[in-house]
Parts: sequence; structure tokens; C-alpha cells
Amino acid sequence: MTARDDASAPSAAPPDGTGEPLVVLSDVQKYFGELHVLQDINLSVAHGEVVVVIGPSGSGKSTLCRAINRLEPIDSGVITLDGQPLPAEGKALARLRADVGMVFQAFNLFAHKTVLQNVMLGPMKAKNVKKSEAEADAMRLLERVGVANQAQKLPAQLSGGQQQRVAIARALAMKPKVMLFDEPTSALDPEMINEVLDVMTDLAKEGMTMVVVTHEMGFARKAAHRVVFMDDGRIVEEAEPEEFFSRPKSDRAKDFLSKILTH
Ligand SMILES: Nc1ncnc2c1ncn2[C@@H]1O[C@H](COP(=O)(O)OP(=O)(O)OP(=O)(O)O)[C@@H](O)[C@H]1O
Repeated sequence: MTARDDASAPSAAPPDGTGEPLVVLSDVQKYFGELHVLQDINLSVAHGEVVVVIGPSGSGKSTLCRAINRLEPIDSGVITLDGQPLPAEGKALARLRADVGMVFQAFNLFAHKTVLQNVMLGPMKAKNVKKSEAEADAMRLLERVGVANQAQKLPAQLSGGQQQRVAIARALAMKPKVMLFDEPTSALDPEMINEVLDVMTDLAKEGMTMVVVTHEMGFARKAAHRVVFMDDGRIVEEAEPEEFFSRPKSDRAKDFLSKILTH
């Protein structure tokens, strides 16, 4: 689907805008050697807000997403979650990983564990949740993402779309405050993309705070409260989806949109 296929307003209720933002990045800088991959990044994400990050390949979107989970260290600046700077190590870092759910392009499921085990092991290990409780919760989540009937299978026996929905259930099992999605549909065959986007759209409607790196402009239009456009390591422009897609301000965003919204 292209952005022009779906001109509807965002279906998720807008965040109320009151209170402290959940995630704040202030003056964040990150280098890979000589490459200044995140430059002067300032971004606040409100409770319940869905922020979709778009931009050309290599613009720093994944690095930004990974920095919010401390999978990538930053060189300077501050990132806070619920007003607290991200912890660097130890138990606090483990808690952060529970609070910040992450879904990757490549699913990253445990290959030798069943679907059910993939979803229930995290809460048991990281939060000392009892096995019976973790299993019941995992089954509820698998039901919710539409793959409960696959619970006893190994990930490799599932389609890509099903595996990605398991990965979403696994992240949700930790009861995160925010969910990060790094190109969650890029590895999927076209017919499976929508089944994953539908689950994400439902999450957005339920008020989950989400940061989503994606090339799916239809999803951005439908589910995002805000689109953040990155280029060359910088946030060049941010706006509500309707505004961004119909009236991009910067030449770089106009050029990007003209290349991807061609049909
Ligand atoms: N671990 C790394 N070491 C060195 N350079 C890296 C590393 N990870 C990413 N880069 C480089 O940093 C830049 C930004 O990468 P990043 O993956 O964040 O971009 P992106 O916008 O997500 O791109 P894409 O849409 O292609 O996934 C790219 O030039 C990339 O080659």
C-alpha cells in the first residue's frame, strides 16, 4: 500500500499531551568512526503516542531506535525513560529492556524453543513470574496476535508473518512501557505484511506508546500521531501524518516522498 491508497486520519486516539513525556532524547550524538550517525537529536515521545520514523536508507533510523533500548551506546546527550536516564548496566539495564520492548526485522526468536516458550521465558527469567502465570499470559498474548494454534511449534515451522507476531507477543509479555519496532515488515513476503501491521495498528489503538521505523507509509498515515523524517543522521522534519504527506516542508522530505510515492 502507498500513502495515497490510504488517506484516512490516524485511527489511534491522540495522546492527551499532559504530564511528562515517556521517552526523551536530548542533544543525542552518535558516531560510527568518522560517521556522525546521530546528530543533535531531540525528540520527545508522549505516553500513548505513536511516532513513525521514516527516511532514506542509512539516515540513522535503526541507530536511533536501538539507542532508545541501549543496544547502541551514544557518545553524548541524554535519553530518559519516565524521567530517568537510561541505565548502563546491571539490574537496572535488565529492567530497561523489559520496559522497552523491541521488535526487529529478523524476528530474533529462540530457534530451539517452542513458540509458547519464546513468549513465556522472558517474564519467568527477568521478572520471576510463576510458570503457570507466564504460560497463561503467553497464551492470551498468542491469542491476541492470532497464533495461539501454533503455540507448540518451533519458530521455523511458522511463516514469517506468524513469527513476527510471536516476536510482538514476546515483547508484550514483559509488559513494556514503550514498544520499538525496527522495520518489522521488511523481511516479510508482501502478503504477510498486513497481518503484522494490523496487530501493530491494534496496539496503537489500545494506547501503546510506540516508535516505529518503517517504510510502510500506509501504516504511518493510519496509525501514527507523528511522522519524524530523518536524513543524514538528523531529524529534518516532523509533523502529523496528514500534514507531512500532503505538505512536506523541506526539500529533502519532498525529494524522499517523490521517490517512494510514485504509484
Ligand atoms: N555497527 C555499525 N558500524 C559502523 N557503521 C554502522 C553500524 N551500524 C550502522 N552503521 C552505518 O550508520 C548509518 C546509519 O545506519 P542505520 O542502520 O541507522 O540507518 P537506517 O536509516 O536505519 O537505514 P536502513 O533504512 O537502510 O535500515 C549507515 O551509514 C550505516 O552503514
